[in-house]
Amino acid sequence: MPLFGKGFRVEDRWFIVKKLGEGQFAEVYEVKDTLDGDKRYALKIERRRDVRSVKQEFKVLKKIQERQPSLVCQVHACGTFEDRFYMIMELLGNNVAEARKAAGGRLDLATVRRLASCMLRGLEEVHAAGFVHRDVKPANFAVGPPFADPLTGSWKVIDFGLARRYLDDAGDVLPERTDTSFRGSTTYASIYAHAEQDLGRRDDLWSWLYCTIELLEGTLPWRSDANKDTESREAVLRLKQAAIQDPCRYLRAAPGPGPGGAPQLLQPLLLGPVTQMNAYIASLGFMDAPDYSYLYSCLATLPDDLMLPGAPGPGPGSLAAGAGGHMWDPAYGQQQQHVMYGAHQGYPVGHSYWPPAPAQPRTGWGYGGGPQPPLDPARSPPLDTPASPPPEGADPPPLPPGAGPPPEQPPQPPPFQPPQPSTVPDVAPEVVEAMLAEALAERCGPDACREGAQEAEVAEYVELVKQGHVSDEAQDVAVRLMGLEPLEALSTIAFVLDTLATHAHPPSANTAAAALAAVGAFAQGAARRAMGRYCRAVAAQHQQQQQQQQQQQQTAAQQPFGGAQPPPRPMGR
Ligand SMILES: Nc1ncnc2c1ncn2[C@@H]1O[C@H](COP(=O)(O)OP(=O)(O)OP(=O)(O)O)[C@@H](O)[C@H]1O
Repeated sequence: MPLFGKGFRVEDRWFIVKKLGEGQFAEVYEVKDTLDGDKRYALKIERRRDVRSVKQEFKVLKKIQERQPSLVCQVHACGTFEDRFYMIMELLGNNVAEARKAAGGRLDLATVRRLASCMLRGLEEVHAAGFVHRDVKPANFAVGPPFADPLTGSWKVIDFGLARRYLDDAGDVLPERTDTSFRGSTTYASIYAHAEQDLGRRDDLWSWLYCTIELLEGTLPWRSDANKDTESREAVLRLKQAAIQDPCRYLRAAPGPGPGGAPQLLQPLLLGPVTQMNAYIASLGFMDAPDYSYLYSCLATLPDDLMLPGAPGPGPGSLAAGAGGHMWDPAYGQQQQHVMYGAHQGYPVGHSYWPPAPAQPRTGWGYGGGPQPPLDPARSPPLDTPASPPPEGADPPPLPPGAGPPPEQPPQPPPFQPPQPSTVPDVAPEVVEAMLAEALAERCGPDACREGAQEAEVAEYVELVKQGHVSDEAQDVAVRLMGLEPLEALSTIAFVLDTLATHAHPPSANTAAAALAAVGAFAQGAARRAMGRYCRAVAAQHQQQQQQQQQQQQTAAQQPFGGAQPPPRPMGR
C-alpha cells in the first residue's frame, strides 16, 4: 500500500503525480512543486519512521554534490513530513534494468558501450568525492533528460542508501575494517562482498563489470531465479570465482558441431575486452586507486556489432561502418548512431537465444556442456586454445573466508596481466589479402588496390599479420596503404579481421578477437602517450609561467619602491 495517492500534497507543496518505485526502506514519487511553476521532481520518503535511511542518503548526496558531479542524481531540498524524512531530487527516467527490459532484453552495442562508460564515469565521480556506493546494480543508474533516448540521455547514479566514506578528512584511504557483514545485491556483489569483507572502490568496479557483462550478454552465468535466496550465495560465489580465473565463463558458449565438438563462444569478439577488464579489476587491492581510463579504453575495444546465432552475420561493411560511423566517446557527450537490434539488419528482438534461459546453472556458459540450440558452424568458430574444461564432478574453486569453512588465505584473484601481443598463425595470407583488397575497394573505390606500390604494401601487411604484429608497424602500413586517418585505418583492420572471423576463415576467430584486442591496446597506448605528452606540455607551461612570475617579482623587488609607482613629487618647489 503506497504511502500517498495521486493528488496528495506533502507539506502543502509537493503534489503527488505518481509513484515511481520503492525499495526496502523508502518510496519514490514523481511530484510537482506547486510553489514554483509546477516543476517536476522526485520525492523519496522513508517508509518507516524508525529508520533514518533517507536522511543518511541525503547527507551523502549533499556532500558529493559539493564537487558538482554531472552523473550523480542531484538533491534539491529535504524535510520531515509526519515524522518521516524526505528529500527532493531531480526527476530521472527509467533505470538501466527497466531500459533493458523495455528494449526487449537487449540494447545495441553503441548503447551498451555508452551506458557502461556513463555508469563508470558516475562511479568515478562518487569515488572522487570520497565515497564508495556499495550497491552498484542496473536499477541504481537512471537516465536523465532526454529521458526517451538511452543513447543521448545521461545515466546518473542513484540510491546512496549503502554508500560510505572511504577517505578520511586528510584524503587518505581509511584502513580496511574487519568487522563487516554482507552489503549489496548477490547478483552484482564482488567476491569480497561475498566474503563479508570491507568494500572499497574495486568492489564497485566488480559490480560495474558484472552489470556491463549482463548488458553485453543479456544475462550473467549465475543469474537464475534459483539463486535468489541467501543459501545459493555460495553457488553464485563459486561461479564468480571460476569466471575470474577463466573469463570465457562470463560468455555464453555452445558445443561445437559433431559429437564432442570443441565448445564455441557465441560472441568471441567480447572475450578480449572482457578478459582485460576482468584482469585489471582483479589486480586491484582494497586501497588501490583504480585507473578508470584503462577501463574506458577496454570498453572502446568492444566490437561495434555482434553475431547472433542463426541470424545473418555482420556482412561486409557492418563493423567498418560502425567503427567509422560512430566512435565511442568516453566523455559521453558525443551523439552516436543509435540502432536498436531488431530494427538493424534483420536481427530479431527477443530471439530465442537472447536472453537465454539456461536450463541448469552453468549450461551454456564458458566451457560448460549441456544441451544447446543448434548453431551454424560457419558463424560460431571454435576456440583456438580452450582452457581445459573442468572435469565432471570436479571440486569448485575454494571459498573466501567467511563464505564457508574459513581457509587460510583471503581470495586472491590472479595478478593483472597486460594484454599479450597477438599471434595469428592460422590466417592464410591469400585470405587476408583478398579481404583487405575488398575492404579497400569498399572504402577507397575499385581502383584503390591496383597500383603496384599498394600491392607491395598489402603483402607487407599480410606478412606482419602472419607474424602476429598487429601493432605499431601494422598500423603504419595500414595508414600508408590507405592514406586514411589512423582511426579509419583501425576500423578497416577491424573489418578485415571481423570478416575473416565471420565468413572466410572460422578457425581464426579467436586469434582475430585477440588481434582486435591488440588493435585496441595499441589505440589505448597511443592515447596514453598523447595524454602523457599533453600533461608534460601543460606542466612545462605552468613551470615557465611560474618562473616568469618569479622573475617579475624579483625585478620588481630590486626597483626602488618595490616596483610600485613612486609617490607623486610635491607640487611647487
Ligand atoms: N530521482 C529519481 N527519479 C526517478 N526515479 C527514481 C529516482 N530515484 C529513484 N527512482 C526510482 O525509484 C526506485 C527506488 O529508488 P531507490 O533505489 O533509490 O530506493 P531504495 O529504497 O533505496 O531501494 P533499495 O531498497 O533497492 O536500496 C528506483 O529503482 C528508481 O526506479
